[in-house]
Amino acid sequence: MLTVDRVTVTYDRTPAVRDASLEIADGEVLALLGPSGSGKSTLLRAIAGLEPATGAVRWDGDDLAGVPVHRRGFGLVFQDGQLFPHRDVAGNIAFGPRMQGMPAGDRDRRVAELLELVGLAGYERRQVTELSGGEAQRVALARALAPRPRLLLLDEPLSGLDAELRESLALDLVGVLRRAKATTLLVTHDQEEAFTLADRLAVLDEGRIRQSGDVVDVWRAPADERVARFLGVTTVVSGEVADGQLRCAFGVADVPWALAGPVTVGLRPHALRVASTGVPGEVVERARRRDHTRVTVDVSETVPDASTVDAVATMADGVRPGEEVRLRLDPGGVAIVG
Ligand SMILES: Nc1ncnc2c1ncn2[C@@H]1O[C@H](COP(=O)(O)OP(=O)(O)OP(=O)(O)O)[C@@H](O)[C@H]1O
Repeated sequence: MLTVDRVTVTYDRTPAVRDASLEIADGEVLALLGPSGSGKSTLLRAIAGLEPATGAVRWDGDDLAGVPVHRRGFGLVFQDGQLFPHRDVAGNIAFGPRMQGMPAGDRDRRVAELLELVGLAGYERRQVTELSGGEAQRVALARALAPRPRLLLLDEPLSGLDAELRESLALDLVGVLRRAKATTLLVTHDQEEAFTLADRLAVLDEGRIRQSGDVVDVWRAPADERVARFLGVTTVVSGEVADGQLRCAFGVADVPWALAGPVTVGLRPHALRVASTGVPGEVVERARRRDHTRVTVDVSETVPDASTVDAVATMADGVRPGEEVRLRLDPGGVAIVG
């Protein structure tokens, strides 16, 4: 188990990470999520031993303060893979096991096993300079896993890839991490990637961990409005929960997980859907997305504490600016903030 205990990293007297504490249980994937510049990479680097820090990084209770990077037993993957260009694919993956003194025959078997795991069976003799971006990242992952690290540290491993490849590789990565039973810290600024890959989330903002917990719990109940907005909430209104039901200006939704009482309601765009019944408003803007239409709707006449809101329509709805629509509350996009 990894324990990060009140870690602070300071550059030129300015703390980039402040008092960060977190734990990752064996076999668990934790996503460290936060906006650009929030300190994610810095914290990952401090855990790896690449950055001087105060506080403690422990593995199974042992303080790693005096342990250099290559003796921590951690595997690292960065955004651009950083493969050894003068070695072929097998040479890259076999590097760690070779350093560990694994005999050649066992190394070959380990390389083949890992290539199979990342979906590149038979790629041993390929030059890394001839690989596509997605293939190179798979090789980087295989190389990091080859010495059987006790912790895998992934720093934005998919962000150099185009959107479609990212999505498919994220799904593959879920399977790879599960099969390898890899304890993993994943740094990302992409909430979808975090939700796809992680068991738990830690949200970092301005160097501080604002919230950590089970992915679904954080999604449903962000700690404050800032975390909520970072996690996709675009509309905030007041509401009341009673008997597992939320009542707000946009209607009623089942929230069996929420505590009763007055609440701040966070709505993601898909919490408000264009439908035949619901709160009326006028479409101000429309933007087509891959599988839905995003609309901005002026509801100022019906909802006093919201002027315009983001909502979604299906492509088939064919809504246009100036049109009158109705918005129905969808519990799937509702968060209770705070
Ligand atoms: N080597 C360094 N020297 C001085 N300041 C640094 C150094 N590395 C990072 N910083 C600063 O520390 C802060 C956190 O940077 P960091 O790279 O950890 O953020 P991040 O959340 O990983 O961002 P991104 O998603 O953009 O990579 C930033 O303000 C950055 O400018």
